Parts: sequence; C-alpha cells; structure tokens
Amino acid sequence: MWRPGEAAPSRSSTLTADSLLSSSLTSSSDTHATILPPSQHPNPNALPIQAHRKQLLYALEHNPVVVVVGETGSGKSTQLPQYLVSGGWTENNFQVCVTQPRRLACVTLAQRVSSEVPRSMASQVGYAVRFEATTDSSTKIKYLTDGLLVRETLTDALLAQYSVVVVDEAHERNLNQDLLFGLLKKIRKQRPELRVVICSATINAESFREFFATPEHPGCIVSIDGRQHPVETMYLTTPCPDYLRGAAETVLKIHASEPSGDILIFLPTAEDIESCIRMTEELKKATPGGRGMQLSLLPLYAALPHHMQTAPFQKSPPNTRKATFATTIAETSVTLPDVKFVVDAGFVKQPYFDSTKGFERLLVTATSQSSARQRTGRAGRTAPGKCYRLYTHDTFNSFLPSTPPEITRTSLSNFVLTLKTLGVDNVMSFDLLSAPSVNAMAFSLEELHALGAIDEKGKLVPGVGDLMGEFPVEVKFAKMLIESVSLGSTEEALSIAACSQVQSIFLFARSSTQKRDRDAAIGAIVHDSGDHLTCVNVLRSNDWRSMDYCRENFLNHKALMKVAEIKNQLKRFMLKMTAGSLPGVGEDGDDELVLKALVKGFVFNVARMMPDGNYRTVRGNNVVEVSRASMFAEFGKHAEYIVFEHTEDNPRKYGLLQVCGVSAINGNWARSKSGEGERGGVSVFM
Ligand SMILES: Nc1ncnc2c1ncn2[C@@H]1O[C@H](COP(=O)(O)OP(=O)(O)OP(=O)(O)O)[C@@H](O)[C@H]1O
Repeated sequence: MWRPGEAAPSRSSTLTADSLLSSSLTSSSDTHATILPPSQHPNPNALPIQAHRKQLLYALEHNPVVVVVGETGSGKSTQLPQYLVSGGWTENNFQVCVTQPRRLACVTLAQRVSSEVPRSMASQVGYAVRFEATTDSSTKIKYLTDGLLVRETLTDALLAQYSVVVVDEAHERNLNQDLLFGLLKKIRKQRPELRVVICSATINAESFREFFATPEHPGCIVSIDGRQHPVETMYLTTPCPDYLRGAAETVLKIHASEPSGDILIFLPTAEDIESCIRMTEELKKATPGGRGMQLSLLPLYAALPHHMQTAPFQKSPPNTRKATFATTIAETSVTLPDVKFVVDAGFVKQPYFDSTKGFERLLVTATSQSSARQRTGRAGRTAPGKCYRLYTHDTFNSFLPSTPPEITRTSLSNFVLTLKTLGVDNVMSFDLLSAPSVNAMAFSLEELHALGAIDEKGKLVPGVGDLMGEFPVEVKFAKMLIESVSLGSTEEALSIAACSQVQSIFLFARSSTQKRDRDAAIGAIVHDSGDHLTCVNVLRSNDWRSMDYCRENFLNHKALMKVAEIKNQLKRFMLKMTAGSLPGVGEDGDDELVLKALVKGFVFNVARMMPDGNYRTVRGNNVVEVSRASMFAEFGKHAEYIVFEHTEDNPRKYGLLQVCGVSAINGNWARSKSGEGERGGVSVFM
C-alpha cells in the first residue's frame, strides 16, 4: 500500500499525466499519519480499480485535480472514497464527499459502502439528499447530490469541511455539475489545499483536466480499464416498430429461455413503465413460460415513494426473477445486485429549451452512445451479463456520442438565480466548461425579472430574489410559495407544489366500464377550475390515506403518499422561513387566493382563448392544446384565460404543444404588474 510521503509507485501505462512523477510532494507524511484499515469487502481485489489504488493516492497527493476515467462497474463510486479515507484525507475532522446526479444513487452507494467498511466505521458513511440526511460531524464519507453540494455553497462558500470533493458521473454534464465545476475552480483559488476528483466514463476527460489546469498544476488523468464481468451486447436486425411491446416481449423471452438472473429494462417515461408492466402482465397470461420460475414486475422512477424505489434492490423470494422497469434513474452509479440482463429501448425523456417558442419542452429522444453504454454496464456487475438493445447497430451508430450538456439545451432560470444568490452578478463572466445557450440565458433573465427576483440591472432583489434562490424547488413554484404567504394560501400552495413533483395523483381507466366509474368518482372530487384546486381538494381531507377510498375514487395511493412526504419537507422549509406560522385558506370561498398565488409564479405560462377556439400563449402567441391528462380538459368549465405548469409535445401531432397542469384563471390576475408591488416592472400583456 502506498502512503503519502513514500516513494512514488512505479509508473503505470494507465497514468497519463506527464506532470505526475515530475511534480514535488505537497504534503508531508505526518499530516496523513493515521491509516485506517483497508476495505473488508470479501473480494475487493476483484474490482479493476484495486490495481490502481497506489496510483490514485499518489496522483492526488501531487495534483490538486485528478480526472479518473473508468468503465462502468470498475469500482470508482464505491472504492475510491474508501481509498481516500485510508490515505488519510479524512484526518483532522475533514470529510470526503462524493456527488451523484440522483438521490437514489446516494442512498444505495452509502448503504453499500457502509456494508463494506469495517463495522466500527460503518456509521461514518452517510448520505445527504434534499431534505434527508444520515450524516453528522463524525461522517467521513458523504454521498450527496450535485444539487445539494451547490446548495451547501450558499451556507459554506469554501466547502470548508471537505478535504476532497469527488464529482462522480461527470460525463452526464447536468446543470448542477457544470455549476459545481465553476464553483470548485473558484474555491480552489482561495483554498488551494482542496482536492477535486472528477470521475467520468471514457469521454471528455481531457476537457475536464484542461478546465482546472493551471501553469503550476496541469492536472492528471488516471485511466482504469477493464470491466469486472463481460457483457454480451445484442442488437435487433430490423428496427422495432413499438418499443413498449418489444420490451415486454423481450422480458418474457428472457424469462422463458435464460437461466436465473434479474432483468433491468430502460424506458423513457413513468407512463411507459406503467404501460409496459401492464402489457407484460397481459402477455404473460398468454405465454406463461419461465420454467416454473415466478416473474415479479417492478417499476423504478423518481416519482415513486421511497419504499417502492428500494424494492428492486431487495433480494427476490426463492424461485422468483425480478424484472425492474426503470427510467434513467437506474442508469448510473446504481447496482441492482442480481441483474444479469439489461433491455434498452434506446430512448430518454429530457428537457430542451425551445427558443423559437420560448418554452422548455420535455422531449422523448434517442439516447446517446455513452448513456447506452452506462445502461449496458448495469449488467455484468456481479456476474457475466447480456444486454438486449431494442434497436439496430446502425441506429446505435447514429446516436450522438454523448448527451449534449444540459447548460446548452435547457432553461437556465434556476441556474442563473443560484449564481446570483452566490454573489455572481455577471453570470456571463463565470468560468464554465461550456458556454450556456444565449437564448435560454436571455429568457431566464427576462423570467427572473418578471418574477421580481432581479431588477432591471440584473441585480438580485433583496428579500425576494435571495429567498427564491434558497428554495429547494423550481423558481416558478418558489415564487408561488412566497406569494402565498401574503395571500394567506400557503397550505394550498404547498399541496400544489408537492403534487407537481409526482406523475399524477389519479389512476387511469383501463376499460370503458372503468372510464365510466372513474368519471363518476372523480366528478365528485374534481374542481371545475382544473388541476390545481382538484389536487387541493383531494389533500384537504384525509380520506386519501385509506387505500380503499383511493381504489374507489381512482386515486393513486402511492403517488399521494409521495406528495404528503414532499409537502411535509417543503412545509418544514417554509416554517423556517416564516418563523413558524403558515397561513392557509382552507375554505372553498377563498380558492381564488390560491390561484392568484399560482399565477404570480407562472405569469409566463398564461394562455388566452382566441375566436378560432384555440388557446394561444400570451407570451409568444403559440397555439397550445390542453393535455387530455389534465382535469381541465375532462371536467373544466369554459375559461377565457388559463395558466399552465409546463408544456409537452403532443405525441400524435408533431410540433403541437400540449399544456399540462392547467387551471382556469381570471385574466386580470396576470395583467397586474409582476413581482412584489410594482417591482419587476414587466407586464406580460404588453
Ligand atoms: N449494492 C451492491 N451489491 C452488490 N455488488 C455491488 C453493489 N454495489 C457495488 N457492487 C459491486 O461493486 C462494483 C463497483 O461498483 P461501483 O459503483 O463502485 O462502480 P463504478 O466504477 O462507480 O461504476 P458506475 O459508474 O457504472 O456506477 C460493482 O460492479 C459490483 O460488482
């Protein structure tokens, strides 16, 4: 084992930085004197990263920024933090933190690593995700989302508790990661002792190194090659006309013909997952197969309540094969231990900012080659595996090599507001790995101004902008929640904000008889203004807590549990903000105040009925259609003006935007100047 201060490890062909062996030691051995016992994992040597332990520790001793490039499953997320602890980087009460794009990965990685380390150290491995943490001052290894680490800089600008920040899955290039890269570079100027490790799949390593390079420290790339177990990848010979049916049939074929081993299926949306599970159940009745083995079908997507997200990680009962239908939530850093088969539909749902329409659109698009590789990498982690790609090899070659960085394609309002809350007024001068989309940037500044978060000069408006920046929700919802306090409708606004985080609180009808029953049941609960007051109505009584009540009224009990969980978390945040009192309306007569708060946040998302019977957005004059999934479409009263939460592309009419989360409003509410009082100064109707 190499220890800081000892002679250099022999030069490895995988250690690619020229600077590595020529640079001088920056720390002496006595600063890292106590070496903790190595991992107690039954067979840690089996992981490819094990052979690079010395090089990694040596590289980090000599280079403030190290880029680690490794194949999926090589051990980056689980082993590297343990090496850092044994290398002494958590001495003197320092912590090592590892960021992940998604909360599920933080939770499962912390659980895995605490099971690998010696028992005495298990409690020193924890995770922190939005509103939930298992860490304290004794923590040595902390897994947290990139978004949460960005938020930590709001209260601890130099991230002083960390000796090493590991940014994992950096190839994803989500907005928070890009923000973190810029912030870490800035922090390193004031805290040069801070070490940064960037873990990435095989692409873009050089650009990460260059971004952090200084004349004294050009940085270093360590490559870890070889996956743990082989994965055979199979393609279709002809394109698949229906990926849902293709996925369902492939799952059943695997179940009928392959030996034991769980299946992980990647689909783009939660709706697709639910439909595909239903389809697989139906097809299974016709062709049981499985050689006496049971097949258990599980969903895995972000909007599910916590206990349902952990179900795929639990051991299957004897003689049962699990098939988990997942979104990108399971694409990186996640090990579903018994998965030997991956089925990849080849699609992903992602936000894109459409500058011609002035809206962010959620589009289902082809995935990239790098994310297809990540998906494949979910097999072969504990045994050899197989990956069934539901597309041809030519189609794979037509995929983009990597997903374009989020900063170049999505709305930037939250990003800009966070930077301004951190004191970066001139966002364009902030050092970023990729230039942001100019159109999205202009739109974001306009939106933040209209919401009263920034003034005409782009400066944060004290008491509004800074507060909005601290809210753990999207800016529009933050504005709605803040406005609800003075309007006295916070309880209801919290219900709306929480409901927006789940797919739907209603169940779909599967037959025409069910549709009749559903319409009758929902008709009794629905509010004729649309989705928002309907969700307020559902949550106003506690009836939904009964599973029987939910079943009879076509309510999604699981989704409502998740809503209640999020609402409580948001409420705690609001209580802190309002020093303990939250005014709620609670009476039907005051529903108007709830919608007024909503319009304050969604002032850019207002549409007006035109003489031709179409709704057109007030800002941008785009024709939009109310989504059929909206309560407003099914049960709404006629309204000249509507407000909506977001847009989606109509899957049946290309280019036509559907609006989702819709309520009828009074046009005058949106006509008033936005922002607190007259501040903000933008009237969207002018
Ligand atoms: N929960 C788990 N149960 C069983 N084995 C696990 C678990 N978590 C990790 N492993 C084992 O450790 C290996 C390394 O996992 P790790 O997450 O560190 O890889 P990685 O290099 O970060 O890959 P990726 O970026 O694809 O997640 C896995 O391939 C698997 O063999």
